[in-house]
Amino acid sequence: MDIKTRIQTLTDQINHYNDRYYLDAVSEISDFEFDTLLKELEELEKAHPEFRQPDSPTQRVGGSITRNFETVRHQFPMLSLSNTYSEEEIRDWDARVKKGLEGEPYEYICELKFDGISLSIRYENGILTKGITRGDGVQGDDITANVKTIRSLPLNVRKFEEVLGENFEVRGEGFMPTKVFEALNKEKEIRGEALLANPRNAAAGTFKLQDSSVVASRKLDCFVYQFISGEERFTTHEESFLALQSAGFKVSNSWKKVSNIEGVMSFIHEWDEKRHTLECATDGIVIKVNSYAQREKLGFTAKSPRWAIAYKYKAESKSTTLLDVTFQVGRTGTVTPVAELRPVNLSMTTVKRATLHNADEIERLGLAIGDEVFVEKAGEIIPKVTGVAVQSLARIPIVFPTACPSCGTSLLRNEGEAAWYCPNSEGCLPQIKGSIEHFIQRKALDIESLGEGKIDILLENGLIRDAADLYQLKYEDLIGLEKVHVDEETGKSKKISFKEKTVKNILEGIAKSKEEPLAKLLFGIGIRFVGETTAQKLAAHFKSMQGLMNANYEELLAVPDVGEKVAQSIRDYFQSESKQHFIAKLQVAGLQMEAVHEEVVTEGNALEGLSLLYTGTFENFSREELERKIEANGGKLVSGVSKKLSYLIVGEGAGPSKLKKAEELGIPILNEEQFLAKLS
Ligand SMILES: NC(=O)c1ccc[n+]([C@@H]2O[C@H](COP(=O)([O-])OP(=O)(O)OC[C@H]3O[C@@H](n4cnc5c(N)ncnc54)[C@H](O)[C@@H]3O)[C@@H](O)[C@H]2O)c1
Ligand SMILES: [Zn+2]
Repeated sequence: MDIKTRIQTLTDQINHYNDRYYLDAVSEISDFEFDTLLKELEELEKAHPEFRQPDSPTQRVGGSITRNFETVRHQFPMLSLSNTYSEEEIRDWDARVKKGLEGEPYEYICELKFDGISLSIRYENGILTKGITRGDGVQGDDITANVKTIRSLPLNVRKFEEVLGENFEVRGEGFMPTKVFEALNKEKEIRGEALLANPRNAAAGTFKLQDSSVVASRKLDCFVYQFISGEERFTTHEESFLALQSAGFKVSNSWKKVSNIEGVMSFIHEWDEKRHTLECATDGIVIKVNSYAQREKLGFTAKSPRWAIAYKYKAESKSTTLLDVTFQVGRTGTVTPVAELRPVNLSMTTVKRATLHNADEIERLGLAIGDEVFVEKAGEIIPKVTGVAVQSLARIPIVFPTACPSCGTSLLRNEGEAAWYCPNSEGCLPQIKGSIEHFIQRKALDIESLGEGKIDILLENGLIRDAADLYQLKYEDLIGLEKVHVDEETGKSKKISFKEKTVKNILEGIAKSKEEPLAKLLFGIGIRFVGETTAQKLAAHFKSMQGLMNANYEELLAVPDVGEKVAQSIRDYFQSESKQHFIAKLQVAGLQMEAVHEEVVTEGNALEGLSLLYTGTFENFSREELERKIEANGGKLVSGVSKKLSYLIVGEGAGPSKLKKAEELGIPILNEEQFLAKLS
């Protein structure tokens, strides 16, 4: 590949990962892999500035504003930090600081690098008035209501006016405490929902929720690491920290002043292990020049200050013995291999199991039982096997089962998919259990009173075979049932018994769930590939269970978001006799088979027959509003640029690859104004 193409490819790739990370709070690759790509791009651009793309991620802060909130301009730009994983490069940076300061003596403040999202918090007349995300560095989302749920942030600091002044801004890292994160994931596991990858992504997602009462329940917190004001209040970072601390701001007391690079190095080593005992996830340390006057001298690059740098710790990796591989059956029948490991201490926790994902992954890693393998914590939380350290002399090949480990049915694999699955969805216990847990989760029929192992009791006592049976349960069936539940991770046991109050709650929860709207029911019945959003679109489009059941393949494809794979899966589901029977039972039980109110109100037919795609952000609409607008006017949203696309709607910060492809195919482009004109 020539250099110009490589630069283009890297630019597109990194912009894509940035979008996923900042807009959807998802990390598709590890931070280390991401930082390696970014570094490669930086170096290529340095050697060949003429090939630098206009949307290069090396030139701007990675995030963006969402338009789900009011946009606020920052008083002072919010930048990123340059980073490195190498101590050598920290020394190089120190040499640059020294040179930049032309022989003046200098000091550093070392701090931990907390892993959450950056917040700008404004005080006016000593009162907390605004909380804003970093956004694109120039403007961010106004999430004041959510920021105010942070208990450790003082709402009123008028008393400290003499020290801090009336109007100022503090910056800090908003985070989800590790304990809260773990509890949240435990809850998700019980409900059979997808787990959150790490506390950072969980915090990023939570800060952007619209309902601040939910945000409050997540107990977010914030470490403050910067004071900014239009006036000159302090001459060093240290002074500002002491003032912030005495005014009641939560400054982590892990910070330390050091007088040279050796002090920095010992700070790095000191915290390598110790940081895992903290309440907040960390991914490195930040080193900052202490004197404000010297900071000014050193200045900034396009996206970060020259007077600070982050040293990032590589994920800790250890070797241990692969004792065995067991196979678990999930809700949809997928069989997942799990590595059973000799217990090993990683980032302050004991790891004994790690998912191996699928048969291909085992092959890719070249594993066999008895081998010494490397284990690492992805995002510092979820353990993963990354390779073989030493092959055992007596290694036993891992044999992927050909029959379901739970029910014995022969396993199948769909073409083009990595996973093997058990097709016996009606008779295979983990699948039955998984699909009932899926059905009762909050995003589906929301029967909270059935959580925490209660489904097990109902199954073991032969009271239910599927979720529809829940609606036949009576008081007499339940009262007096009990079971000792052992937590697999901790080994702790807990007795669950169905006393009068429990039974009442369960029956009430089940009765109430009958009122849940069609969209949640469609999600809850567990059609493969139909997630929450697709279920909503299906409900809005077909308006009834019957309508959806009658829809043929082409009609399904006409629904926004529904591609060939999803359409086929819906057809398969409703063609199964047992599923038809299941739906009939739900109908008899009185669940919502019709959409109560139309989710998309038709506004006109100006876009009838057109397929549209948008890219970028818009003045007048959030992403959701734009999608609704398109549907309400008869248009169809598609997911990629192809010859069939009628128009590409282009907003600010549009993706260059989509634009380029549209140009190549001669697809007409609409800007926001032209799109609005089309509607009227
Ligand atoms: N895995 C992925 O797909 C993916 C995608 C995009 C970005 N990322 C990761 O995010 C990084 C870029 O994010 P970024 O621009 O926010 O940079 P960053 O998170 O590496 O560093 C800057 C941020 O550090 C935070 N911070 C924490 N403690 C601090 C302290 N004591 N003092 C000052 N700041 C502190 C601040 O919020 C600041 O904005 C990348 O280097 C990469 O590691 C990963
Ligand atoms: Zn099975």
